Amino acid sequence: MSATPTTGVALAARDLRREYGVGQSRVVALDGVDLDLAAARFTAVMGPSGSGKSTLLHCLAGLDRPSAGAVRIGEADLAGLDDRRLTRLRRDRIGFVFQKFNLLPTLTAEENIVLPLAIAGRRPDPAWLRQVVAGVGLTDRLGHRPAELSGGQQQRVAVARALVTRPWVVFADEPTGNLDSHAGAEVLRLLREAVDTLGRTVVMVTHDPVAAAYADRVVFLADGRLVDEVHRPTTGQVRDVLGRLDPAAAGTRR
Ligand SMILES: Nc1ncnc2c1ncn2[C@@H]1O[C@H](COP(=O)(O)OP(=O)(O)OP(=O)(O)O)[C@@H](O)[C@H]1O
Repeated sequence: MSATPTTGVALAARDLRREYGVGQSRVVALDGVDLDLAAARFTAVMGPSGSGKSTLLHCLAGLDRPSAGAVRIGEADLAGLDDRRLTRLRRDRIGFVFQKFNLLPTLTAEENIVLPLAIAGRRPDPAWLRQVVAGVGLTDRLGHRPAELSGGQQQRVAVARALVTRPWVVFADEPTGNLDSHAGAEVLRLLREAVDTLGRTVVMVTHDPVAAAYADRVVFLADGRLVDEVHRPTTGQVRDVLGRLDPAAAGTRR
């Protein structure tokens, strides 16, 4: 496997299509998405409900196979990988942070963090592990199980778990959706640091304009297509674009 891409394009999607069902129940979730994500940058994906955000994230991360089109992560063309190689790429090169944390309840925080390495049969590099654990502020919580941690702490465990393999890309699906604003801000700061300090590439789906403003770039989906983007976004700019795309929902957003 080649070195971590820290410059240039970390991830590229070309004419990505994903359809579900057939006949009258056919749904076009992605309708020809072209996207280049620069390495060591933080990108947020936004758009109205049902616009294809989760589908896009899953296809980019190799969790779902697109109906057509190509995804390249680093030098790997996902369509060219059989299931075994795709699983290995996900395990070794991709980090995930989910809305519901997805920690194993019987494992301690430390065991959860090193789980991707344990599954791969690799030992943690102690210095890197210390850096990641200290970075997420969990040094004194490593022996706790998820039920003994707050939601914010659990998500910080999940962020550390996503970073421990030194992944090419970290995918985050609504990582602050289950957190109060204070804990959410802490998790967003950690994702920002993963980019600025550790040189990772982060892609995050979010509904929250405040969360999106932590990113370097926000791309907007509507009806399965990329329809707009904002670089160095402010919360106000993000709200404006969302308001244009989804006027009905705009009034209900924070
Ligand atoms: N497994 C599936 N089977 C059939 N249709 C699906 C499936 N998954 C998603 N869809 C449809 O594809 C479209 C895009 O869904 P997706 O979940 O990607 O949107 P989203 O932007 O993430 O939505 P939300 O913001 O509500 O989570 C929607 O119309 C959805 O109903």
